[in-house]
Amino acid sequence: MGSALLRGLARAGGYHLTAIDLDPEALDAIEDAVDETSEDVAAAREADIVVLAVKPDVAPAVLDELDLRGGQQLVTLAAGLPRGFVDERTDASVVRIMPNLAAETGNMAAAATNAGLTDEVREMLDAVGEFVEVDESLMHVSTAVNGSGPAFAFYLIDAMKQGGIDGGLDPEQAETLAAQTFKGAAETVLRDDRSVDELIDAVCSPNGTTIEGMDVLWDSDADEAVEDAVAAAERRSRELAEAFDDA
Ligand SMILES: NC(=O)C1=CN([C@@H]2O[C@H](COP(=O)(O)OP(=O)(O)OC[C@H]3O[C@@H](n4cnc5c(N)ncnc54)[C@H](O)[C@@H]3O)[C@@H](O)[C@H]2O)C=CC1
Ligand SMILES: O=C(O)[C@@H]1CCC=N1
Repeated sequence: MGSALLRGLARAGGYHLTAIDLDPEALDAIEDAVDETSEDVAAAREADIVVLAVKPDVAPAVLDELDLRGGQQLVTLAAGLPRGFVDERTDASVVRIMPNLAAETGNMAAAATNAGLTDEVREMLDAVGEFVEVDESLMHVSTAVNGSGPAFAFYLIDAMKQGGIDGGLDPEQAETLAAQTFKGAAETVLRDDRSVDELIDAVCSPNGTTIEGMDVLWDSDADEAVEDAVAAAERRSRELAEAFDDA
């Protein structure tokens, strides 16, 4: 996730970017996009904004090493890691976010906690996509919807692609048509004032093709399966958070 954010910010421009990782291979892989790389966590003391992008179980050890100053901003994005846990272990001001991998292309959907959110961090999130400001209690569901969500969307795109292959398209054509269709539909939902039901209606010509397909979907449990996937991911985020309860 850290490299996706760095690549997105490099693309946006205007940031001096330092990648810090213990793994030299991870640093080699991001070297082309950043101004500096370092294996030394202490390099974070030079930055205005520090993004803690390690796995939740590694975060406590990294926080012990970081030793940031007041005046620095620490952005934590680990699933389940409570803002308060981080706040108690640093002098920096802390905001918790849930980003996603589309930061890399400037299309990230993110949620950020109201608590600790500054204009500098708002500007950084704006540079790589869209974000919403929420109470921290909503970070579990955000983790499911927009953090894990890209995987769910990839799955749905693949199902659409498979439908195209079944009808005779070659796999590459089917992937282009399916993925571009999801991209265009998402863009429409974001930019058009009409509701999703109205947009579905606009595609369904009377006695046409779309209504035949929509009838199949409306009669299926496809919507429930997606809601269940979101609920399962949300549940797991709560479980991850429990590990920090007594810490
Ligand atoms: N992968 C995703 O789509 C998303 C991930 N996240 C969050 O991002 C965090 C990282 O996840 P991924 O990027 O998937 O994992 P990853 O394993 O790809 O990246 C973690 C990086 O941390 C480095 N690392 C481990 N210990 C370190 C230490 N002590 N000091 C410095 N670097 C260290 C590793 O070498 C690795 O490069 C997790 O907390 C996850 O919940 C949040 C939203 C989306
Ligand atoms: O699967 C995970 O735990 C991370 C958090 C959200 C997306 N990836």
